Amino acid sequence: MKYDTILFDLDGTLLYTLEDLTDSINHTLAEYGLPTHPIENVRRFVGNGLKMLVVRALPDGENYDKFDQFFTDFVDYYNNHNRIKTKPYNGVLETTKELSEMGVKMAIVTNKGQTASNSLLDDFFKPYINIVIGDDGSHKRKPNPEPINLALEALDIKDKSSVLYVGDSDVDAATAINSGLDYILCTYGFRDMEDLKEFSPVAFIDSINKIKEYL
Ligand SMILES: O=C(O)COP(=O)(O)O
Repeated sequence: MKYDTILFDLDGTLLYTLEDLTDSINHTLAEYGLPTHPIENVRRFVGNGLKMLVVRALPDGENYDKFDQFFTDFVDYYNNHNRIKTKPYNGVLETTKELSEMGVKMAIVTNKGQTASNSLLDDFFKPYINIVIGDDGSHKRKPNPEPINLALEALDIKDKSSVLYVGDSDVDAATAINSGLDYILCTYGFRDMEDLKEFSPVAFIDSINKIKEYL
């Protein structure tokens, strides 16, 4: 096996989270009397963490005078409503189980907040994946390599040439490139092929179970 370790992105790669994210941001916007967004807009707001989602969703972005309270309210609401419509993409549960049985080491590296990431890990991925590095405010977010390095430390991996990163977005491709990792891009996630075509991953895959062909 060329790759015996896989780092996965979460939103748009393992989990379809878009509807709960859309409902949560729209709920908070409505509470503040601000215009809501169609799901297709929110799809493009996701990728650089929850704070950036809020910046992109607010009419005045980070200049909104109630930004901090809005952000806190949105995160609180999302932490309590992140598993209503969220579900794994087809084949994800079978594939992570199979990879674990093959001895592949795995972790999730996401720009989602750590609290929501922990509960989604518990609900969907344990015992096959046990490590999630989310955004807890203590390190930089993807595309910075910091969260990748934390995941590799947690897995006790020193040789990056045996590590494959799997994501769905331009942020993920940049993360892998910045971290010196080979990567695969999933085309069923939150971006269009148009956004991804400038990148040269090991492969573009339209179903997660195809990862096994590239190990
Ligand atoms: O919360 C986000 O913006 C994206 O999360 P992801 O890193 O799992 O795609």
